[in-house]
Amino acid sequence: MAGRKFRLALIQLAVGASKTENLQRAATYITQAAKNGAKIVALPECCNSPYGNKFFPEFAESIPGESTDLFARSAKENKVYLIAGSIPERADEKIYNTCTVFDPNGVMVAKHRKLHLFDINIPGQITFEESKTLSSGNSLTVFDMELCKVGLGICYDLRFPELAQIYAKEGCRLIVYPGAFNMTTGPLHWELLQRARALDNQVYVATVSPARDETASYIAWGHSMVVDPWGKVISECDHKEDILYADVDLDYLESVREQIPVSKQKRSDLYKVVNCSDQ
Ligand SMILES: NC(=O)CC(=O)C(=O)O
Repeated sequence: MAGRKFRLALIQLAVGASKTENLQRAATYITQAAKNGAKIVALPECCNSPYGNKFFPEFAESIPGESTDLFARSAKENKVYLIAGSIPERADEKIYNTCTVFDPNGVMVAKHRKLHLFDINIPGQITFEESKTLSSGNSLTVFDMELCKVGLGICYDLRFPELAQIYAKEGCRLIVYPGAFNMTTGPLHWELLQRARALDNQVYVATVSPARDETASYIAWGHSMVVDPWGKVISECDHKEDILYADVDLDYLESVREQIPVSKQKRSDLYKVVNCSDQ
């Protein structure tokens, strides 16, 4: 692909009860995405394990471990950047919801632990407390591909606009959120939040969900998508297993920023979003 463009592939994986099978399916799809020209491939939140408090301790593993070894091999064999969704990670006698990233040499270049735990209570619809089994991460995560800096969040992290603002301020042109919204919040919030993050920050935003499994204890919304810096959905799938492609065009992003130069017009004399680690 010519110029400042590259192809992104999102794998909306059908995740089941067998870790081995989940990993093998992921590897097959990564190869397919690379054959179709993807330079960066992303997997969903909980790509090796069903999503749920009863599964996290059972499927948790250390990093490096079985899953990340396969991700590293897959990235290297297919010469892609791989945003490896997330897996339950066991470390320091805790469990984290962790996304690892591998470069085309199979080297791990980033590790993001979900910052905001999904603890919600919508009476009669959904109650979920990730904090029953998971601990939260404590740092923001950015990595550099040749053409573009990329910021990472996991699922509920999408609801916190400051994170995306800081990533944009640090030069990210693409923010990727492996995520698994549900049948209560998904229909209204999933697309709306992504479009808001993309438009506010004039960046590309991609979200990658597992495919919907109606028999699961937590039913994912699906609808993985890519939104451009104008706030437009440029690629979307429904709820079934699928690979989704989108071309990220950095010249287009710059043209949007020139037309509506909000980042230069911010009133930082009146308000400011700061990354606490910089203070
Ligand atoms: N599962 C999540 O982390 C988030 C979610 O489903 C929501 O915010 O809604």
